[in-house]
Amino acid sequence: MKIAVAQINPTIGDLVNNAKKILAVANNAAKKGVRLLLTPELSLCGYPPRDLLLYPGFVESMQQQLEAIAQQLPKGMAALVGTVEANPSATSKGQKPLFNSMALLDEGKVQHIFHKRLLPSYDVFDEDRYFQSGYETNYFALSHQNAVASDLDDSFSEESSLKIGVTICEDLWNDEQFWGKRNYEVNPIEDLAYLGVDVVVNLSASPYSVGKQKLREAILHHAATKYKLPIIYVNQVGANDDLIFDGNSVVFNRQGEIVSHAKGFESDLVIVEFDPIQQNLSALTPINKQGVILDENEEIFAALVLGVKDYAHKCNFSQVILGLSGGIDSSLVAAIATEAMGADRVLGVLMPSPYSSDHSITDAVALAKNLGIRYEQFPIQEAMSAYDQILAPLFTGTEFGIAEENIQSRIRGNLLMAIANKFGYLLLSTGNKSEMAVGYCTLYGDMNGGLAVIADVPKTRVYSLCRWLNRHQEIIPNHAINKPPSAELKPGQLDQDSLPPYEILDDILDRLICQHQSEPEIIQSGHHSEVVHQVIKLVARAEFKRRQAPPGLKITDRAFGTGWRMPIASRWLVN
Ligand SMILES: Nc1ncnc2c1ncn2[C@@H]1O[C@H](COP(=O)(O)OP(=O)(O)OC[C@H]2O[C@@H]([n+]3cccc(C(=O)O)c3)[C@H](O)[C@@H]2O)[C@@H](O)[C@H]1O
Ligand SMILES: Nc1ncnc2c1ncn2[C@@H]1O[C@H](COP(=O)(O)OP(=O)(O)OP(=O)(O)O)[C@@H](O)[C@H]1O
Ligand SMILES: NC(=O)CC[C@H](N)C(=O)O
Repeated sequence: MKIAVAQINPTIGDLVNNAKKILAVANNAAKKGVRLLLTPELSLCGYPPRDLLLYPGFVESMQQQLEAIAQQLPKGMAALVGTVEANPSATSKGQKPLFNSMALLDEGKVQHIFHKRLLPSYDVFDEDRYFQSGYETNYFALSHQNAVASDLDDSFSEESSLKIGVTICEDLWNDEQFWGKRNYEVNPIEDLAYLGVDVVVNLSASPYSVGKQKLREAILHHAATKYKLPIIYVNQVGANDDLIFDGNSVVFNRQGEIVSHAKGFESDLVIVEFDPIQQNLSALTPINKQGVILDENEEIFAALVLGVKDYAHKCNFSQVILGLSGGIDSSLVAAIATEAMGADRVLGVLMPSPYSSDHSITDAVALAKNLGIRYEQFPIQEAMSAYDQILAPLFTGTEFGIAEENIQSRIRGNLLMAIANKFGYLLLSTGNKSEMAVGYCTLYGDMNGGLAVIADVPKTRVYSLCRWLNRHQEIIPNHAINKPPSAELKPGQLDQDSLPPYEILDDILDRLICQHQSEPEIIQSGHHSEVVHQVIKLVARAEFKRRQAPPGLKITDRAFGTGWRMPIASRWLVN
């Protein structure tokens, strides 16, 4: 029996077109004789649909689209399609209104609805807000003719049918042996193994972070070998706002070996076959090497490219704009944007001030030429003088300081938004994670933008990405990489005058933000106490800026985005 993994890229809430995507893949798979099509978690509405789920009309439309898919599936093909189902007990028992579900479609109808059992509500996930946990072990028997779900005792005895256990994403993430603790009361895979299914499918929407695929494959390998069960893991691909879904769907046989691997960061269709004699899965398509990305920089770059591409596409932008300072942050963002949009759809704007170095222009021009993107130059001195004159009645007699310095950044941010607004471009902001953490950025200045492309990329990683980009030829001008970083807001200014060296800063930030270490713990790891105290203070104080920042693409386990919920007016991290 042939089973297809439909690694699709849905747009959140675009039910009609998502349904069309599912049917298009189904028709493709039908040509290869596929009996069962597997789609990712919530494939009909895309993951995460967030508060769209609060609209009853949204849930009703999903029901209609689901039935339409069931009717239009190619003859002889069954499918598992991710959807939601209303919880009939919701009002009476104070339960959550919906189930996160998988619909089994066969013979023109919705045959059965399975409910996700383990609901993640940590980091970026918020499933307890909408969903009730499913109570039942999810499985069905699929014969060459039809699918029979639930109460399967009779069909399970039929030799010719394949017994398939259904799990939805988090359902797989609770093995006591693997984690060294129990994350939830139940273990859906264990329940399925106990029932004697032939194959387990895991239909996921698992967002990307560095190293996540290795973790997923370790979990899958553990489950396959522990229960001697083949597992088909289907992941969503595509970016939705801050979250990037990398695909990388993968199929394990019962020996825990990978038999098939879908592409990373692209839609894909993979077909496997279950052999009833061997009781095992094998691949019809060879293992796709594109799915096996080894280099972390290559992986992060691909993720960010997909993040920009899908954000622009799904928000209907065909062109992007950014300020080019000749520094590495804007250079890296320009390189990502060029790969995502195509060189002719990226506009770089150079806006030198009297404090700008000559190399800020020469490096920015060299970058634009290397990338083949269009660039414009608008010196900002006149605008600065105009600001000075207007503000003179209030500012005269005061000392020149940060407010005056920041005017340059605010003029640039305004000009960029004016151009973006005039031509319908998307403004990309260029702040990195280290700067966003300590507030080394100007609100309503360089923080302006629609998408913060590298907001989750620490500065040390910005360097390694630039060096990786230059591995074959110079794309980011080497001078930009080698010069000391500077905001160039006053003569001779260097980042390192205000901040510790980035290697030190990034280590402290990682301990504080990702590992939740306390001030004494960070000091104990070898950092200077004054530096640690200063950094923590800066991080706490900059919360107001981050709350107003554009959405940033997530690539680490803990990003300043939907998974970071810090109070602004607070006293705990520092007094
Ligand atoms: N809790 C709070 N809630 C709401 N608003 C709050 C606030 N705390 C301060 N504010 C307001 O925000 C202002 C301070 O923020 P803001 O105006 O952004 O400016 P500020 O943080 O004072 O200065 C920006 C810093 O970033 C550096 N910079 C700027 C641009 C680019 C780069 C770079 O290298 O990329 C670095 C620059 O050299 C300077 O050190 C306060 O004066 C106050 O008006
Ligand atoms: N002279 C300039 N011309 C155009 N844009 C600028 C200029 N200076 C700053 N910007 C914009 O503001 C952002 C923040 O710039 P700044 O140079 O202050 O900090 P940075 O973090 O060192 O960034 P970069 O490495 O890109 O220089 C830049 O990435 C760029 O988009
Ligand atoms: N959608 C989900 O259930 C995702 C949760 C899961 N632990 C993951 O990140 O892969």
